[in-house]
Amino acid sequence: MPTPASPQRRIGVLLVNLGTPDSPQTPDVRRYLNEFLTDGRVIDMPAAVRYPLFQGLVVPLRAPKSAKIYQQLWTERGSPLLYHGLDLQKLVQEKLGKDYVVAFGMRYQNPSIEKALDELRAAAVDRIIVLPLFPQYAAASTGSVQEKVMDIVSKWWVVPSISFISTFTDDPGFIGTFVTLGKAEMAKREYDHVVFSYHGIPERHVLKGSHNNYCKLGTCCNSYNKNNRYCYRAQCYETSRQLAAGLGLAPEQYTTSFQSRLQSRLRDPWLQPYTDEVLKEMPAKGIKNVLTFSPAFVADCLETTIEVGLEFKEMFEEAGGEHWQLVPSLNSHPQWVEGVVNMIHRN
Ligand SMILES: C=CC1=C(C)c2cc3[nH]c(cc4nc(cc5[nH]c(cc1n2)c(C)c5CCC(=O)O)C(CCC(=O)O)=C4C)c(C)c3C=C
Ligand SMILES: [Fe+2]
Ligand SMILES: [Fe+2]
Repeated sequence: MPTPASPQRRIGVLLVNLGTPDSPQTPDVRRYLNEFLTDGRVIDMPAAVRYPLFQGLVVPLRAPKSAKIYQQLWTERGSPLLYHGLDLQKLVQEKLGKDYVVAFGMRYQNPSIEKALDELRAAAVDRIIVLPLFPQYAAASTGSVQEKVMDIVSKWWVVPSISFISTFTDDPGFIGTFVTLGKAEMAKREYDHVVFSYHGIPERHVLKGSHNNYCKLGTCCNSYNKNNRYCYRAQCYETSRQLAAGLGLAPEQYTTSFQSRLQSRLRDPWLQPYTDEVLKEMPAKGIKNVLTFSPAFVADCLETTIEVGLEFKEMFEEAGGEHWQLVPSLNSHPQWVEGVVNMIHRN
């Protein structure tokens, strides 16, 4: 008797980024910040303190200010983090072909991870590969996406095989695309120095995630090894080293620093050095032309376009600097699309 043909197997791919408000108006920004800043992986305080402090005090004060910044960022296509994600989803789907179903979701607000996972469930995928779009693992970003996905899928009657790509700090497609984009800028003019500015996190988060207390926030992060594979600080330094190698930079030609700290550093130290402090000291040392990368992000967003591209530029020029240039993010660059496809194939 002939054996029945095996059903066609399809693999689901879930791309996830952090999230952005539905519009740049204060009520939508408030809703976004309320969801974001009550996540226990972002604000690691007991829920009994976190909710009243952030929903009751911090978010109401912050939302109108953030809304003004989002209004500067907003485009005809909406928030860049969202439309770059949707463009990436479309192009990765085209490259992977009909054996794959590619969905895109946001950890906070829309399109939600629930909706994206429902699309994969409706397509009856055999297994799911989750790629949080954060090159360096942090409990507050990658970890939060993983927790949310597991929460949702654990309630399904049939739970498919699931795998997570937890870090791609040294991935050749990720590094290679930033090198291509950086070289294009370096071909246009001469730079005195390069700054790799990463999203900061509280030092406490790094220490909490350290395997066997390996990390002392010192030279331990200068090599990337089996003891610190998920150490956010060690991963950032590794990304910088790989980018520097690709760009042909000697150690004294670049600086790794951290931006976007939320709370007062007196109460709660974040990873250092802080980019705003580093850049203000540069002109007095003769560093007047700076090329800067934001390699904690694979899509342009508030933190790249506004904070690095506009606010840091103003600070640098006020301090006597002449030229501050942000390298655009990977967005939906063909080399990056290829890099994502390769990561999926390797999984
Ligand atoms: C690179 C990954 C990210 C990590 C790690 C991260 C940690 C982290 N962030 C905050 C607070 C804020 N971040 C904000 C914006 C923002 N953060 C990331 C990514 C990471 N955050 C992205 C991609 C964005 C931009 C979103 C966009 O819509 O463009 C904001 C909101 C903006 C503002 O009001 O300033 C806050 C707040 C904390 C506290 C934290 C780790 C503990
Ligand atoms: Fe953030
Ligand atoms: Fe370390």
